[in-house]
Formats: sequence, structure tokens, C-alpha cells
Amino acid sequence: MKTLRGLYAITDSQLLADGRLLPYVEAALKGGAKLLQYRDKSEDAARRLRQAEALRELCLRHGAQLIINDDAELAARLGVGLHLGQEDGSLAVARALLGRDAIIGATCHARLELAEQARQEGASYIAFGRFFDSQTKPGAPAATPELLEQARARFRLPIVAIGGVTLDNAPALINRGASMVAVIHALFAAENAAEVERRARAFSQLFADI
Ligand SMILES: Cc1ncc(COP(=O)(O)OP(=O)(O)O)c(N)n1
Ligand SMILES: Cc1nc(C(=O)O)sc1CCOP(=O)(O)O
Ligand SMILES: [Mg+2]
Repeated sequence: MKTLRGLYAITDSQLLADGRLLPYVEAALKGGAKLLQYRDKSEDAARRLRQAEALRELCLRHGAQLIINDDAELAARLGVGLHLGQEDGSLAVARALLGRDAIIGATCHARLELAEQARQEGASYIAFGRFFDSQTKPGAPAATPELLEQARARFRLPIVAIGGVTLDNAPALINRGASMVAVIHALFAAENAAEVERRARAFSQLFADI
């Protein structure tokens, strides 16, 4: 499996509506995003399958890996990775379903004991947040950057930092131990695909600099 380090782009149904999904995602991948999470909370299973298949193809072409948010069955159907929150079902069951090689990530909020549980159940990475004010999920429980140092000292798993991450505040997270930064608004709330690519390149460069 490739090292989980760098930019983790997450899609947003509103920001990427009206034909922006594929061109904006391709721009993020061209800019160096290593993981792409398909995060769509709609009930339209046929559209979700269609879009996820198209994203899988784009990820394959650009050497990135697709992660499905919340939906273990869709991840299994496509043979891709999965991200589960605390209310999204059993990680151990998902691991059994997807197999040992699949990337499965777990939301751990600001709680190291949730990360320990996720590790025991077979998580590939542990995600902490929200570190800053998030336009996408303002109500997510808050975390402080110091948590990353504690997690780094305790776990060998890749650590993902999420929530209000921008080009300005990402270095503080990476310096404290984040292996990846997961970004929605600061990446995809852009005027055009060229700007998304520029931002993705700048996020990716932060990992080369440190
Ligand atoms: C990388 C990453 N980290 C955290 C989350 C949040 O997951 P969850 O708590 O299940 O919330 P929703 O995204 O499902 O609203 C995530 N999606 N990705
Ligand atoms: C989906 C999600 N989960 C979070 C958590 O803290 O668990 S924060 C978040 C939103 C991330 O989007 P943005 O980069 O726009 O803040
Ligand atoms: Mg979820």
C-alpha cells in the first residue's frame, strides 16, 4: 500500500454541483491529492454509484485512491476504501467485508481512546478534528493541534487532520504530526478548476517542505 501522506481531498455535493464534480476533482488530483473521499449524503443510490465509478476511474488515472464516506456496501461493490464515523457502523465488520488491503479510516474527534479502539478494529488511519472553524461542518466537536502530538507519540498509524484546514493553518498541523490534511472548503470553494489545481499543488508542497 502507498504511504498515506499528503493532501486528502473530500468532495462536497453543493460546492461540486452543476457539472463541477469531475473537473474540480481531476484538478485536485493533478495538483497531487493522494486520497479522494466521495462524501455525498443523498439517497440517490444510482447517482451515487455512477459518480463513485467515475471518481474511481479518475483516481486510477492519477495514481490516487478513492475512499467512500459512510457506505461500506458501495465501497465493497467498487473495491475501494471507506471512511467511517462513530455513527456509521462497525469498523471490524467493514474490515471483514473489504479485506485486509482496503484503506479504512475512522473519525476519532478529539479522543485518543476512540483512536485506540479504531486501531484494534483494524483502521488504516485515524482522523482527528475539527481543528479550526469549518464552513462545511461547523458543529463538529473541536480539537486542538496539541492532540496531534499526543496521537503521534502513541500511535504508528497515519494521522489525518480535518476541519477548517487552510493553506495558512495546515503547516501547524503537519508540524505537530498530521500525516495528511483533509480539506473540503479551502480546496473546492474555487472559481474554476485551475484554481483548485493551484491550491492542491500548494497543499501538496507543504508536505515536501517539512
Ligand atoms: C477524513 C475524514 N475525517 C472525518 C470525517 C467525518 O466523518 P463523520 O464523523 O462520519 O462525519 P460525516 O463526514 O459522515 O458527516 C470524514 N468524513 N473524513
Ligand atoms: C466532514 C468533516 N468532519 C469533520 C470532523 O471534525 O470530524 S470536519 C468536516 C468538514 C471538513 O470540511 P472543511 O475543510 O470545509 O472544514
Ligand atoms: Mg460519517
